[in-house]
Amino acid sequence: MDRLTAETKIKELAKRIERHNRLYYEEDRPEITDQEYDQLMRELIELETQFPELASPDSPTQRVGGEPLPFFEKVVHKTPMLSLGNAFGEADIRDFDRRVRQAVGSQAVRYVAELKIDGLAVSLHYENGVFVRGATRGDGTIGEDITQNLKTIRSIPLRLTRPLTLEVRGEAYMPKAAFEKLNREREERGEPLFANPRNSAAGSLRQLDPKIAASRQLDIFIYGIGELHGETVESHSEGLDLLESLGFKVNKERRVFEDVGELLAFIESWTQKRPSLPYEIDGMVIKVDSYAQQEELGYTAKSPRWAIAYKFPAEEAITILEGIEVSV
Ligand SMILES: NC(=O)c1cc2c(=O)c3cc(F)ccc3oc2nc1N
Repeated sequence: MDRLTAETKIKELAKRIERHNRLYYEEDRPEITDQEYDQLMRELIELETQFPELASPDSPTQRVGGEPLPFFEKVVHKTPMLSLGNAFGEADIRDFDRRVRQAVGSQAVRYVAELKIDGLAVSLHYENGVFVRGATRGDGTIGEDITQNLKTIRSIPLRLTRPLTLEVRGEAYMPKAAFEKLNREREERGEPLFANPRNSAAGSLRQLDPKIAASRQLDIFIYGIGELHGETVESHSEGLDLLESLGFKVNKERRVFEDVGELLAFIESWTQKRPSLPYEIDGMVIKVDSYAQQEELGYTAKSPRWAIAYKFPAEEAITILEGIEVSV
């Protein structure tokens, strides 16, 4: 086959496969069988192998994972991925609010409250709109390059809607239903079970063979910007809206507050609604919205002073032991 025909065939195959991906993953109404789908994918992989210069970085073949890696390369985070300070109750939230207001003086303060997804923190780096590298948080400065595994997460765009160079952070996670299904399959195979969705997401993304990550329905919510070039935003909420417009999946349950009382009511409401979510959360994250105020507040050695994680109380588990009622 000549190069020009190959180029046309590759474009046509990629378009067909992307349509079948949408029908299968987003609309849950596949039009072809898995075998027919696999055949299309094999054809595209074959053509890209014959004409590697025609394989685009956002080709659907990038989603299925290549050969297992011998080890993970190290990645240095240009902007450290820090950890959040914790709050365990209303008093801690009010202390946080007091410290913020002391630091920013008489300026009005706006907070963004987000669900705290219980997964694995990752960093995603894009050059001119193309996903080029993904890494774990690691120790905050040095993480592991898990790009091949992250490419198998369908909600991670391989190409953004605009050719921006940026680095974003998010929480990769395994939905509750996928976790339960995975453990049922492992139980049938007599394999050890995962303790919780967080461990199964972390375990899946730390596999050297990307086909394992590809087989686990992992997902991600992007929650922040590390580096941004070619665009300026003044606040965290504006940043999240920009990320959504670029094609990232950002959690919709975020809200902006001026009043701490309303913020506390929002936190209380999610303490109640938490079991109804299709993914696990272990708390809420509260952030000062204005980037200028975040700058003023700065950082401690390991955490931002402009954000705090409210941790939900450990789930009440009432068990009856020989008629004695205990709560653990
Ligand atoms: N698990 C989460 O859903 C989540 C986690 C973080 C962080 O770990 C985090 C760490 C920082 F140093 C700064 C902001 C952050 O924002 C965050 N926002 C979130 N929504």
